[in-house]
Amino acid sequence: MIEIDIHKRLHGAHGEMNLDVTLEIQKGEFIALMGESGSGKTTLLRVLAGLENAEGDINVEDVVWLGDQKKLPPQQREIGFIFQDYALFDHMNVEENLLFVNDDKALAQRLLEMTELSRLSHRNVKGISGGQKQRVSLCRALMKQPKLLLMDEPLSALDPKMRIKLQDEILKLHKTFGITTIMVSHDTDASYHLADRILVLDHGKIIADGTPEEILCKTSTVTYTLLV
Ligand SMILES: Nc1ncnc2c1ncn2[C@@H]1O[C@H](COP(=O)(O)OP(=O)(O)OP(=O)(O)O)[C@@H](O)[C@H]1O
Repeated sequence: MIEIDIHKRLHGAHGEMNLDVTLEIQKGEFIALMGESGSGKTTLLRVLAGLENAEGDINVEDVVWLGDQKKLPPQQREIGFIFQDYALFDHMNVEENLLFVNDDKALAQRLLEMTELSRLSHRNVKGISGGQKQRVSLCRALMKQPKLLLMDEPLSALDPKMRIKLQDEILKLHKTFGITTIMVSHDTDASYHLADRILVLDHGKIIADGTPEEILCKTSTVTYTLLV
């Protein structure tokens, strides 16, 4: 289980606000973090990753990541982080990007097979599409077998076809490895299909927490809208 109780003063475009998040996450849960622009979603992920300071406590499976007098550095947190802009090493090929994390060749091959990237494993990442780059980022994040996978709008730079493909890959990998996941997303349809639980952040506070059925309303056969 992951226990979070964090507090941070934010300087927003519309003045000061406090990020106050108290939350328990069960092992293996897939959470979609939604909310308006500037509500604090990215900051929350960055605090969890140790990239931003905050007051409070973070305990991950009984390991203290943040607490009284203690702040575990990002590299010691068992975390995978996927950004909107891929953040791959451009001078390396696909496989090298994975093996940079650790040298488990069998795991790299398995992940590349699962995401249908095997035939690109020796291709330089500069020469592959955005959707393929994001699949490489996903594989690279899983090379660490992290306790927590954080994704900051992983689908938003992709065209609709690629978005659906990546969504399927994310779901497949989540089901296989069962890694506790938090995905920031503005995409209600992707959140509906991927998440077990949706959290809505507003001005730094969680204003809704429930299943996709409780938080999203189906407005057509394929489109969902936030109820809050
Ligand atoms: N380190 C920081 N210290 C203080 N304030 C910050 C810090 N980082 C971000 N902020 C402010 O906190 C607010 C929330 O930013 P954040 O990027 O977390 O929002 P968001 O919900 O992810 O928005 P978006 O959906 O547009 O990406 C912003 O107004 C930002 O200026």
